[in-house]
Amino acid sequence: MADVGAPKDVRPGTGTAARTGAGGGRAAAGYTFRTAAEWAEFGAVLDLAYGGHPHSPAHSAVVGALFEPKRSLVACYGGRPCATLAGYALEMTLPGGPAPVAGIGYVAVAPPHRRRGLMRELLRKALTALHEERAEPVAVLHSTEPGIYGRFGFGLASQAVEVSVPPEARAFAGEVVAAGLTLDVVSPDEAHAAVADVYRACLSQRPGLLRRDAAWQRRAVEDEPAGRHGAGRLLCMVVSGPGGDARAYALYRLRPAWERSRPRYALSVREVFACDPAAYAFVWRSLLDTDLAGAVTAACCPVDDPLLALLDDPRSAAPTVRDQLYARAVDLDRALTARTYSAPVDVVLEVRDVMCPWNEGRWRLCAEPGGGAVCVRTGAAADLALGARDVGAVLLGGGSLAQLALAGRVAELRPGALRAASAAFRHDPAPYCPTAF
Ligand SMILES: CC(=O)SCCNC(=O)CCNC(=O)[C@H](O)C(C)(C)COP(=O)(O)OP(=O)(O)OC[C@H]1O[C@@H](n2cnc3c(N)ncnc32)[C@H](O)[C@@H]1OP(=O)(O)O
Repeated sequence: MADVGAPKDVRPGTGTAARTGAGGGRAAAGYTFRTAAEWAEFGAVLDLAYGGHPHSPAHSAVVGALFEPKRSLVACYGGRPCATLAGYALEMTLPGGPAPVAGIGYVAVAPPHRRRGLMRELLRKALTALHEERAEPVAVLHSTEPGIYGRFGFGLASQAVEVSVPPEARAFAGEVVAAGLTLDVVSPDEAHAAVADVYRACLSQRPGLLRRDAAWQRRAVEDEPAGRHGAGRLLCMVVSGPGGDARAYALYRLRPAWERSRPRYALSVREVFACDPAAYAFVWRSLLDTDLAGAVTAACCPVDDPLLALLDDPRSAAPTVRDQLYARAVDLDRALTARTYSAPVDVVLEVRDVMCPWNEGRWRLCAEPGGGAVCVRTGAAADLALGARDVGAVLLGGGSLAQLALAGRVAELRPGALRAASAAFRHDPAPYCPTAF
């Protein structure tokens, strides 16, 4: 796409003349906003925004099939798209069960139009529409850079851990009991039913997991040649039970490498799901025992991945934690009642929310473990004071109010309130969202 040029009322390069983003202002003059027409108009902006890497027709077909134009926005300058935001109607497991959530992706602004408040305005419009339509109570996104979305009230809701198991540290602490389990290695296409069955069986096990229909599963097993980086095609290990039913799968690929004439292929694991501990241990044992493999690396595991408890020497796997999913309450009361709580809670929250001012003020949250929650506006004195970003961080049960308080972001106004609320919001197992959107 040709550069559509920066607006005349903005000094390119400074981003200050009309940067109305700070403090919640509006985007610079000259821009219009509308819902998207088709995926193709996103492609042109994304190509520019990501430095000239146009999507291949195959990748466009996969992500285009997921595209929801009526929920997606473009900003135009001179009638041509220069910024994008894709919206998705998703269903995510929250503590207690599945709930609708609004996915946000492909936020991109063509370089000449950056730092003029376009991203802020797109997000404001998307969140306001969700609020006015009483659509999904929670919005979620994956971010290219961790520093972008906190200012908009998105908190770090789940983390992922990268592990890289070297050949000398493959031993498990105990025996793997694999009675009756069998292993197959096939293409993801051949494993379609097995992957779908196992993932579906695991869906309720962890907050953060997204329901995948056929189009989302195609995204999960996508094998873009451009994404292989010298490795082979995506393979799928499938573990089946005695009755032939799929019990676990692992998506992975191998990149050839040799050291001093010895094979040290890099084995990269995309995701592993298993219906039970035996199948989980068996599929990981099989990955680690793959012939030719050197280090076996999984870049995106749950922070409490059982692999770390299986390995006899987890230190050698050098687990490295990073940010994963960001979440925010669209409507505070609807978001806090869309989940259950791990301990009794009766707390008054004083919430700051510049981006979604309808959430500001004091809210009383009451819940019993596992039961329904009630959240209503109140005039009562606040027990805890926190920002929208901090609410987002604890929505899925991953973030800790106690930790946020130690960081000075959550204030305890009634002694004892913090400990009780922190225990109630936490969830075991930890949230995890490996699905890209
Ligand atoms: C959910 C997703 O899709 S994540 C993908 C995000 N997109 C990308 O990384 C693609 C490349 N980058 C871009 O396209 C753009 O630079 C964007 C989308 C990140 C930002 O768009 P812009 O229109 O320039 O942002 P905007 O002018 O609204 O900035 C709003 C605020 O965010 C800040 N900001 C913008 N980009 C970044 C960044 N990369 N890191 C940290 N802060 C940022 C601005 O400084 C501004 O701060 P303020 O609150 O102090 O005013």
